Amino acid sequence: MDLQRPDSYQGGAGPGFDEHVLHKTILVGDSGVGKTSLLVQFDQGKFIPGSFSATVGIGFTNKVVTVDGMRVKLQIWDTAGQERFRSVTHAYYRDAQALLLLYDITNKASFDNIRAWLTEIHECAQRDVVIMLLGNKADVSSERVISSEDGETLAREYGVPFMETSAKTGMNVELAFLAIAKELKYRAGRQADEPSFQLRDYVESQKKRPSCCSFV
Ligand SMILES: Nc1nc2c(ncn2[C@@H]2O[C@H](COP(=O)(O)OP(=O)(O)OP(=O)(O)O)[C@@H](O)[C@H]2O)c(=O)[nH]1
Repeated sequence: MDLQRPDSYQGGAGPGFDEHVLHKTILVGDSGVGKTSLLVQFDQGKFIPGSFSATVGIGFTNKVVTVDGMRVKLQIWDTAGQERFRSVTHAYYRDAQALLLLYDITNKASFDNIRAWLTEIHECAQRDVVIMLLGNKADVSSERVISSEDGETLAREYGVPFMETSAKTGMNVELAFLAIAKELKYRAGRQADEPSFQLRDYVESQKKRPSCCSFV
């Protein structure tokens, strides 16, 4: 996917969209883990199989979601995972309110690199940025090399919520974005009668687990 024009509008809310109240969310992780596919699944409800076309640069999609009866506007930035674009994508971390950090459960290197990604995030992003770890391609159980438990353990170590997703089947894709939207809405202005919101507890209570093969 070619996303060279950061100022491009790629669908979502339509005319009259108020960009001043957008919550910026960024997708990050190694090349090929499924960032673009995850966003396409969330935005358009589809998965485009076939040859892999690496993202060039960075681009965004606006999306309005309804959380607890309120509209929350997400501006979701899809970054290129390839090393050569890192200096470009780093510049976008600073304004992000949330980061979805992906690895591929069939690719050990992408999981091992999560620590380096978290170091970069902590160096470049806001201190209170919301981070969620996602183990994508959970549908490819025959090629799994990273167990759910490994993902859980790493997420616990860094104190971030975790779930496995599939951009192909849609498993947990909407939940990942809705949970982020719920947290950002909660932070933006808690109503007096609103109970406190714990993102990790919410994710744990809502997420679907792959029906088999959580061990490798
Ligand atoms: N089976 C399966 N394949 C997936 C999934 N997500 C992505 N893919 C495939 O993995 C390949 C890479 O997906 P992309 O979404 O382009 O990966 P990316 O992280 O955006 O890659 P960069 O743009 O280079 O950073 C493509 O061939 C996708 O079809 C998934 O959940 N399940």
